[in-house]
Amino acid sequence: MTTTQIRAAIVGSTGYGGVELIRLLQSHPNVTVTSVISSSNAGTPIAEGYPHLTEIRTDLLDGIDVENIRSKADVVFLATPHGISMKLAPEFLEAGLKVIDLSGDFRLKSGDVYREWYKHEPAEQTLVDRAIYGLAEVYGSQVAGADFISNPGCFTTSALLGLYPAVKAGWINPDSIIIDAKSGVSGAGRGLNLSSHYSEINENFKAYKINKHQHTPEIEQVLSEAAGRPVITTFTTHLVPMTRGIMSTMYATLTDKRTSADFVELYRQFYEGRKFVRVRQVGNWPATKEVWGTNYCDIGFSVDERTGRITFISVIDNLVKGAAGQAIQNLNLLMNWDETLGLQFTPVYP
Ligand SMILES: NC(=O)C1=CN([C@@H]2O[C@H](COP(=O)(O)OP(=O)(O)OC[C@H]3O[C@@H](n4cnc5c(N)ncnc54)[C@H](OP(=O)(O)O)[C@@H]3O)[C@@H](O)[C@H]2O)C=CC1
Ligand SMILES: CC(=O)N[C@@H](CCC(=O)OP(=O)(O)O)C(=O)O
Repeated sequence: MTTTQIRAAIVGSTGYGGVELIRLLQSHPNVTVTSVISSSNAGTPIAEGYPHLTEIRTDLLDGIDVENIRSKADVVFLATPHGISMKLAPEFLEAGLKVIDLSGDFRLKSGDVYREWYKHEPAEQTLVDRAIYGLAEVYGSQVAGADFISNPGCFTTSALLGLYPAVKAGWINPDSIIIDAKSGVSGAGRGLNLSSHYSEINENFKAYKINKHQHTPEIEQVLSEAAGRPVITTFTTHLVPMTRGIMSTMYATLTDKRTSADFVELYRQFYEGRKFVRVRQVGNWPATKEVWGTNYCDIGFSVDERTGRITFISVIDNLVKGAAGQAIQNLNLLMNWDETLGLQFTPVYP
């Protein structure tokens, strides 16, 4: 393990993912944020849009000037929308910076699949091939030494950490999987839209993008790798009137007679030594508040002997394990540092 100090720049620092990167990196022992970047508010203090950062970041927002950023930073986080990251990543890579992208632009290995689900032209295939998919507890060994990481989607992280070991072990029928996921409103970013408008979401609970969510093919891509054959799933997302958190409730048919305790044992072995996945005892169900503000993913199980099915519950904080936290975990892995550096928080409770 090295203890090199590195300098980080954050593009999209005025969005929720970017501002969460700022919060988390502030207590990272090996990283200094040297540039916070905005495409629309360069030259103004970030605290103008986020008064809670007054006295924490007194510098002005930089514009997107690759030469300037190269002189200030070694790694750049792209907390930018789909379609934008694919334009920025090549320039930063060309300039010799390491790039960690939080968007969906480089997650899907097939350009045709990206076009179908994102309704957008895909990034250049050579770049997509170069990006390492950073689902840290599954593909972490590929991240070490890489220079370009594609951070997984938030729903995807919660669903895959909950399902991957069971599919890999052949303990559930991958064709039977149903994923029912719920997210807090910050998952939609800081921009305003009707569905996240207070009076539309307060005291309301609604499903959206049914059978059309862009994380569906990302989940299927990884489950297919785990199963060793193509897998398709049913995935439904819901918006919940809370700020942070994702809960994925997932159902599948068992391939053999097994107990909840067997699954606890399988998962504890699979995630051994990985501090951010906490496998619960039988009968102990995780809730979103129990991971709030942290990089944890908590997973619980219940086998139903009556139906021959299992229910999985997996919870994360969408802005931490689902975005900024996992991006920093990937930086730690990339640098061969302890993966928990700068990420050791106790959940805020209650
Ligand atoms: N919110 C979440 O829970 C998660 C988000 N993500 C992904 O992370 C990325 C950021 O999401 P989030 O922070 O929520 O989104 P926000 O909408 O809150 O922020 C996005 C930021 O991107 C910047 N931006 C917009 N257009 C451009 C452009 N043309 N060039 C450069 N920067 C631009 C904007 O800042 P400015 O105008 O100042 O440049 C804006 O603040 C997205 O790809 C999102 O899908 C992934 C997982 C979870
Ligand atoms: C609540 C909400 O709207 N969530 C967003 C998640 C967006 C996101 O983070 O998407 P990427 O990870 O693919 O970038 C959605 O469902 O589209």
